[in-house]
Amino acid sequence: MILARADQVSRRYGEVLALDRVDLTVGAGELVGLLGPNGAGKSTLINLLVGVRRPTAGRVELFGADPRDAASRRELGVTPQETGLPATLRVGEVIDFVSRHFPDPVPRDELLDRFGLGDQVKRQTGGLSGGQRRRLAVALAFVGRPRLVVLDEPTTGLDVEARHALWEAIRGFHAEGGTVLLSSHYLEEVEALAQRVVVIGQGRVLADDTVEAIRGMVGVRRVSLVADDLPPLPGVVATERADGRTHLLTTDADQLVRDLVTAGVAFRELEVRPTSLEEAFLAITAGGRPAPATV
Ligand SMILES: Nc1ncnc2c1ncn2[C@@H]1O[C@H](COP(=O)(O)OP(=O)(O)OP(=O)(O)O)[C@@H](O)[C@H]1O
Repeated sequence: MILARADQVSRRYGEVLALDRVDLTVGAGELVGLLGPNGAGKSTLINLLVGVRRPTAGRVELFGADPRDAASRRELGVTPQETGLPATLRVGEVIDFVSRHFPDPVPRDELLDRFGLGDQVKRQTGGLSGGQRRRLAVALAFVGRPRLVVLDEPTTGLDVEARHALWEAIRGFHAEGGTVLLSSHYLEEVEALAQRVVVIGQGRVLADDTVEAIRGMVGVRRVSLVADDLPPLPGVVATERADGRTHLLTTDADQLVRDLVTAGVAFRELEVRPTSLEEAFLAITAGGRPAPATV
């Protein structure tokens, strides 16, 4: 069952084409990561799916209906990229306030516990740290026991411990059958949480597949070697030098090695490895062209 859908959706802000004919579906029970560099269009896509904005062209659906209809957002939990909390209300009061909008809210203590905010219940939100405020904002998306939770960069600004705690909460929700769409800059976050990754660049879906498949999709390999000097090499999508070694990312490692030999490069300690998701992501977004949907 499809809970959220974008069908050939475009969105313009004046001259800027923020989304260009984007297709996306989020099925019940999925945990989908939306990955892309700054300005790729992630927030715009999320805002369309949750009914905050209207597409310029194409169609969006939430639970099979128009997300701009309040009724279709009843089973949705959202944390936008930036949230304002009333500074003088206490944490417990904010949760109580939001809870009253739902027929069967998660009990306050359970929610506080899940998001590691148990000690903050009596504190005014204005006095919380940025990370605590962020955790509270994310926790509020879960209060009403939503079927679908949409989180726009939920862990930005959190330290490692807080980030991991939040991951646990998101995983817990997913393990109980919840559906999640989350955007992130952190590749390790998407790798740790998501089963499916949608890579967005320049307003287009560049890839939509499992984490494993995305890694392998562009077939990017890391060819690493020690060499004093390298000639220009075709097919290298990125070059990095570290600890006396040169790392070359390429979609055709065999050809690269042949080119190195043909050019007479005196290389040593050659290694060829599969890439991390991060490297695949760089290669996909640097290419700026849609990759095949499956490989
Ligand atoms: N309200 C707006 N008015 C004008 N342009 C906008 C507006 N919102 C977004 N844009 C532009 O649309 C493009 C996509 O922005 P969007 O915020 O969706 O990207 P993003 O992937 O969420 O980026 P980030 O990771 O930096 O949050 C950018 O070029 C941005 O400048």
